[in-house]
Amino acid sequence: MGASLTEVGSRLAGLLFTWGIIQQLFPQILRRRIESFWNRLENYFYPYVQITIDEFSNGKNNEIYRHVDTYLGTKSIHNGAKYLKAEKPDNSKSFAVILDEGEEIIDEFQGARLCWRSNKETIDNNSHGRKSQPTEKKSYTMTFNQQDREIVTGKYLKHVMEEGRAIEFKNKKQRIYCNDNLISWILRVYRPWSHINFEHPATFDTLAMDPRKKEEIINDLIAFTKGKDYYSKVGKAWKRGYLLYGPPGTGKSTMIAAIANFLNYDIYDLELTSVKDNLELKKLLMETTSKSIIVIEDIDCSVDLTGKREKEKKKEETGDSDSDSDSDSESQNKLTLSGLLNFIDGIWSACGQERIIIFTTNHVDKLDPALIRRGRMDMHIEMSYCRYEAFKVLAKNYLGIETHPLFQEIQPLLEEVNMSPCDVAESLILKNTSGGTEICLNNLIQSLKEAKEKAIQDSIEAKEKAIQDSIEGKEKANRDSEQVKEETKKTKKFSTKFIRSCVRLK
Ligand SMILES: Nc1ncnc2c1ncn2[C@@H]1O[C@H](COP(=O)(O)OP(=O)(O)OP(=O)(O)O)[C@@H](O)[C@H]1O
Ligand SMILES: [Mg+2]
Repeated sequence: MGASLTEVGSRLAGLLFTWGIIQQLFPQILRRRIESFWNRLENYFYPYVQITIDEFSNGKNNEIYRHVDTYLGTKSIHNGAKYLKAEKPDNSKSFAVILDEGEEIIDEFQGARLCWRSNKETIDNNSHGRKSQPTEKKSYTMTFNQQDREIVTGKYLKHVMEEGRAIEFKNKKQRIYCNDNLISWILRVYRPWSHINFEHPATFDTLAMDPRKKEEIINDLIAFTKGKDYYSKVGKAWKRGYLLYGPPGTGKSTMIAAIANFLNYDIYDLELTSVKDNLELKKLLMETTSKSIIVIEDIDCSVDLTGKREKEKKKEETGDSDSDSDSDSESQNKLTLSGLLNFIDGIWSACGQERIIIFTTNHVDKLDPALIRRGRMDMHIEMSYCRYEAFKVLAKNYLGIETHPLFQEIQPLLEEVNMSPCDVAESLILKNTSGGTEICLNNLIQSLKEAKEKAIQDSIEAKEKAIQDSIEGKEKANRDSEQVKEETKKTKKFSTKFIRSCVRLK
């Protein structure tokens, strides 16, 4: 027995010795083998992978966490989760439902099954014996079978991000920004844009205009929002320009509100008169976000954008080149047409995607052709006076009617008289408070007849004035030619006298 123990002991010692030698000789290979064996064993009993998404990453809000939060909130409603929380994020139109801490839900994607869990950890902050407020550490853990690793990391996470982003975008409150320097001046910090919530009720349904034109615009907008791949295929920045022109009160500003509401985009109302120079314009552009509309209203009267070109033209005519350097340095410190052109479609304009630029004007003919050429302002939309089709929309909005016997009288009047939708709406809204539909329509007919009468009177007066001007012009021309004749006579007399006196002197 004693011998056998000694034998076993010596054998064990021998084995350990050999093991030591093997480890010395092949340490890495062995370790890998053991590790892989261990992994296989572990995978056999626990074949799952876990991904943790923290609320904060590197001290900043983790964007992925936010999107996961939104995505799971929507999923939880249909997935039978029992413990939920309702929240109202600052920038959201509606409340949001999110998973309560410790709650789990199952999601499925392309055959992969994923278990999500919401976690919260409270950390006591005891530094140097001083006790401060405990901090909360929130996170989500996602557990899935390791055979789905590729689907999850390659597609599922991207899908969650996109869905979350889309839900957030749908629920976000729209904002309208303006480049008012007052707040920056008061706070003594550079804040290029200040904003308030945008709550304009205008929609394409309430916008009175030719229905075919309206449909064309809506289709154009839809094509634009879906055009990400197309724009990248043709190598163009993903943006589109609209020029809205027409007389006052024809709905240009209302159209902007309707577009913003249709697309759920924010509006950046750019006041050019507050922009110091081209550099500031560039900075303002850089501070705008994607999915937004940059608006410049009444572009023809914002700033003198044609000044430089006119000066150059004059210089060419007079042949004066001395002031070249002066004007160049001046233009660098000013807002110029070229600065604005660069703003619209220079290299910088491609920063941020999916943006719409809208100009409005009452005088399209006053604008520099370069500013509104296709490519910069892709679609030119004329907002015209109120015709019958547009009137029907207003009647529906303001009076809630789609037809009425008085429409027959209104229709021909609207085709003859140039009345803006604003004026038509005004007469409908005013009378609506004091009387019924018929009174409103009769009053509109009255206004239209008066406007027609006035238009006839104005055109007679204009014709009379034109005739008067032409008579006066002719009279003046006659007078001028008489004067010329008189002066020629005088000159002739003088020269004959002069020649005679010269001859006498000789
Ligand atoms: N086409 C329209 N459809 C519906 N409402 C309209 C339309 N045009 C004008 N209105 C009404 O008239 C008011 C003035 O319209 P809006 O400010 O859009 O005109 P505008 O063309 O921008 O005028 P301006 O050239 O003076 O800026 C709006 O409050 C709106 O209610
Ligand atoms: Mg306007």
